[in-house]
This record gives sequence, C-alpha cells and structure tokens, in this order.
Amino acid sequence: MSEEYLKQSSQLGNLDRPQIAILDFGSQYSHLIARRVREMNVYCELYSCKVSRSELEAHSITGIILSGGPNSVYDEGSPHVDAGVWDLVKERSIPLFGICYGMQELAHVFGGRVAPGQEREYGKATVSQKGLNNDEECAIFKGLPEEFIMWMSHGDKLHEIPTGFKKMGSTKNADMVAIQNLETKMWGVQFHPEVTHSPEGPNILKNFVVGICNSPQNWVMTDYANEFIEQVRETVGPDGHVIGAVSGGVDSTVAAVLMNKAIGHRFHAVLVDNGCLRKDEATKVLKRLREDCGIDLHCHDAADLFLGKLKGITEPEQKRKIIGGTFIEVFQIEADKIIKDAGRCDFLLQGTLYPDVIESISYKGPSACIKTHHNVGGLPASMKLKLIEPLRELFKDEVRSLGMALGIDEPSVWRHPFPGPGLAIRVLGEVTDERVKILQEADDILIQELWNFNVYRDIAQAFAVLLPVKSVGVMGDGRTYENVCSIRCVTTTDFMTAEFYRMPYDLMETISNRIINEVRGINRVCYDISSKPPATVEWE
Ligand SMILES: Nc1ncnc2c1ncn2[C@@H]1O[C@H](COP(=O)(O)OP(=O)(O)OP(=O)(O)O)[C@@H](O)[C@H]1O
Ligand SMILES: O=c1[nH]c(=O)c2[nH+]cn([C@@H]3O[C@H](COP(=O)(O)O)[C@@H](O)[C@H]3O)c2[nH]1
Ligand SMILES: NC(=O)CC[C@H](N)C(=O)O
Ligand SMILES: [Mg+2]
Repeated sequence: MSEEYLKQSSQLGNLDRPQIAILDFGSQYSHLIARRVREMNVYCELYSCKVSRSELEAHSITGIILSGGPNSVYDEGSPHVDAGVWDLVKERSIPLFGICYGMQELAHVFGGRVAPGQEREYGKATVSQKGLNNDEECAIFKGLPEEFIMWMSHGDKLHEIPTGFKKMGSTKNADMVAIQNLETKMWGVQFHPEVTHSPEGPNILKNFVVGICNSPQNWVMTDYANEFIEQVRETVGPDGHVIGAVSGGVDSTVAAVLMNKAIGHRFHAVLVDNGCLRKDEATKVLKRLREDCGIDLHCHDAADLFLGKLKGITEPEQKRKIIGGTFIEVFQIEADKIIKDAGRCDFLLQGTLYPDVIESISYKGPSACIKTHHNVGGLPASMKLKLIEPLRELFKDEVRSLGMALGIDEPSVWRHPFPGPGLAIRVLGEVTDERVKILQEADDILIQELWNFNVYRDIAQAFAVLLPVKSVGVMGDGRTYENVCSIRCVTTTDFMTAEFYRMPYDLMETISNRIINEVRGINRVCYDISSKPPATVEWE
C-alpha cells in the first residue's frame, strides 16, 4: 500500500530553488533536521537514503545531510548511499554532513571502521575539542567553545577514522565523535545537533548550511504558497477539476484556500459527515468555511454508510482502514457527479501533513509504522483519483504560520486538530450511534470548559475517550453501572512527541462534575497522564 500511496501522490511544493538535500536513514529525528534548516530560512527537502543520482541532479543542491538511523552500517542489508550519488558529490564538490548513522556511513564508505561500542550512549555528553594536535580548525564548530554539551543516541562508534579525515572531537565514551575532511568538504558527528537538548546544535547546523554550503537564506512560507499555486495550475491544466477533502481542520482549510486561489470554481470542496464527527460539527464547519474563508463547501452525509461498515469492528487498524477506504468511496461518488457536470475530475486534494506520513508508512527512510492514518496508509489501491497534497512536507506549526500568512481567520488556524476517523477511534471497541452520541456530549462539555477557563490555546489537543469498561457508581441513592470516560489533553508543537497537560484541579473538577451529571451513560471520568512516546496522542 505504501508504494501505491507514493505513486498516487504527486510531488508538489518546490521548483528548482537551491536546497539542502537530507537523505533519510530512518531516524526518529530526520524531520527535525528539516525543521532546523528551514528555521534558518533555507529551503530543504527529505529524500530516501537510497535516492538516485538522477533524482538529486534534477535539483539545485547546495549541500547534503545524511541523517541518523536505526541500523548498523556493517550489517548485511543495512541502507547505503547510492554509488551514483557519491560520484555526483565528488564531481560537483557538494559539501556533505553525516549525523550519527550518517557519520558511520562516511566511515564505512571511506575506509574507516565502525563497530559496536562497549557501552551504548543515550543522553547528554560533553564534546571536547581539546588536545587534538590538529593544524586546522573544525569548520562546523566555528564560534563554539572548546567543550560543549551534545545529545547522543548510539550503540556503534568509530574505531578507525576514514581515509583523509581528521578527528575533531571526542567524549569520555567515544574517541572520535566529530570528523572533518576539508579537501572533500565532508563532516561527520556522532551526536545529534538537530534535537533541542543540544544547545549548540543550531550553530553547528548553521555553520554547515550557511557557512560552508552558502545556501541562500531567503525561503519563506509564502513562497511555498506561490510556488504551489503555480504548480497546481500546471498540473491540473486549464480545464481540470479538483475535488477537495475538507474537514474544517487547519490543514485542509489551508490547502483549500490555496486551491481556491489556484483554480477558483474548478475546485469542489467536500466535507464528509462520517457519523463520527463532534457535536454539531458539520453545521459549524460549513458556516465558518463559507463565511470566513470564502470556500464553497458542501457536505456529503455518509453517516449510515460509515457506521454500517464499522458494525462489529473493534480492532483499531481495521477501523482505520475501513474509514480510509470509505472516505475514498464517498469522494469517488462526488467526483463522478463533477465529471457528469463538468466533464472531468482527476485529482483529490488532501491536507496531509508530514507526521501523518512518517507515522503511517516508511516514507523516505526505513522508519517503523506506528498507525495507519486514514488519509495515507488507509487509502485503497483501487483509487482512481490522483492525490494533490500541498502540505505533505510540512509540520503543523508551519501550516499554522502559512495559514496566518494567507490571512485565514484565527479560529480556523488555531483549532485543535481532529483526526479524520473522528470519534470512531475514541469510542474504544465497537462504534455504535449510541456510543458516538454519548461521547459527543462529553467532548462538547470538555471543550466548552477549556474556553471558559481560558486555557484552550495553552493546549495542543484535547478530547474525551469512551472506554469499553463499565464501573459502579451511586447517584441519587441508587446504584449505577455505566461507562468510563477518559480525558486526554496534551501539549506539543509538532505532534511527534507530546506531554500531558498539567490541568488545574478546579478545572478537572468542573469537567468531571459536568460530564457525570449531564451526560447520560457516563458515571466516572479519568485523566490520561501518559506522554508520547511511549503512548500516542489518540488511544487507537
Ligand atoms: N470529515 C472529513 N471530510 C472531508 N475530508 C476529511 C475529513 N476528515 C479528514 N479529511 C481529510 O483528511 C485530511 C487529514 O485529516 P487531518 O485531521 O489530519 O487534517 P485536518 O482535518 O485538515 O486538520 P486537523 O489536523 O487540524 O484536524 C484532511 O486534511 C482532509 O483532507
Ligand atoms: O487525520 C488524521 N487521521 C488519522 O487517521 C489520525 N490518527 C491520528 N491523528 C492525529 O495525529 C496526531 C498524532 O496522533 P497519534 O499520536 O495518535 O499518532 C494527533 O493530532 C491525532 O489526532 C490523525 N489524524
Ligand atoms: N542514532 C543513530 O543514528 C544510531 C546509529 C547506529 N544504529 C548506532 O547505534 O550507533
Ligand atoms: Mg482533522
């Protein structure tokens, strides 16, 4: 399925602007490298670690970063940079920076030796540049003190330095944690400059990206928008029509506004009521998008279809796949209507983000599948519409700044995310109309009280979960035996990691009292105090 997804999804979003290419070896932090580079206003893109020379050559590459990764370079079957790419790097003298596995790859290719260390090393370590007896300075450490703290996550290390390289730093545990080859313009570090726990990390990355690669620092979000608009016009052609999956969430709202700007009335926005939306959601979203965003949104009521297919299903991945498939079925019905009226409709617009992709499938690098997001891995192979996903390389906070730059109204930009499968993955166990209704009421009270206590914007996402567990209670001197509901509120910027929100007790009390008193079918409320990882934001 993942290959199918990649085939269907058209790559949009950049022309041939100068860029840093990040080759992804599957590290949990590859996306952070991309963020750090973009934070310097330098454009970059993530590629598979096995990207071909011809694919890279098609772009104007100012430098290459090799990410970390879960494998060991010396293992059979571990991923390696394509030989053609090494030729390209040599011929064009493209500067290259390897991080963790990336540095080990440099050692592996250029005659060094990588092997397991005696101890694995996770967490902070002091990197020292002292006593190296070098006659050259380390270009990526320019302006840094002789000793600095960096964050480590590795089990392997360099035992012999690759040919032509010099050692530029060490820690207590590892002798060679930084290497440099000025002649071939190659650097490697064992630590992770991209994580926030590495305070000097941004300086190191900037030394490479700007100091060494001379990448222009002129990339801004609105360029992304303009390029997208141009490319969409080209891809869709002068008479093409596009159907848009628009939920009212910030991602699809931003995507829809862009599409509206690109092709106007040839864009047909559809909200699918899958029977698992929040209380009064379809009505509210239609009103907001029409009145505040100028999108002519139309609602397709498919509640019976979705709930019918979900009958008896309790396994989370199965629910997600059914929902993904049914969404596409509905979009195909809507597309057929457009074809009847306008003659054609070849494309489907979705507001897919980068985290949806990395957590669903192994996208650019060999990372693990956590759960199938309905709009990525849940898509059926038989799908006829071609995907257009302008935000597929972006993170939530980047989409929000793009939304602000486009002048989209604040409530749309700052709305908490709501997953496409909706309450179906928050009613644990079988999804029934009755259980969805119970949860809608509890969820509505929660959100109202977050606004009343003026904390909605302090929280990244808040929702209620209906557990498949009953508990005994006492109400009005009588015994109750009803459902348990859990409240989940998290703080995060990119949804890749999250912490539970430290909710004030009086707010907890208000929410719990109101839910138990007002929602028939719930007699107990819990608060979820798990962080991501090891938990995830949603329960299923
Ligand atoms: N009920 C729906 N009707 C139409 N399209 C939907 C619906 N739910 C989700 N989608 C599509 O799936 C995509 C991914 O959903 P997702 O929830 O991640 O994004 P969003 O709803 O746009 O924003 P947010 O993450 O803020 O909720 C959406 O961008 C949209 O294209
Ligand atoms: O549109 C979506 N379709 C999905 O299938 C889906 N699954 C999770 N999410 C949202 O993604 C973010 C991270 O959630 P997890 O930690 O549970 O993976 C959170 O914001 C989740 O709400 C989804 N969004
Ligand atoms: N984080 C990494 O890139 C780890 C690389 C390699 N697997 C190691 O353990 O050293
Ligand atoms: Mg959503």
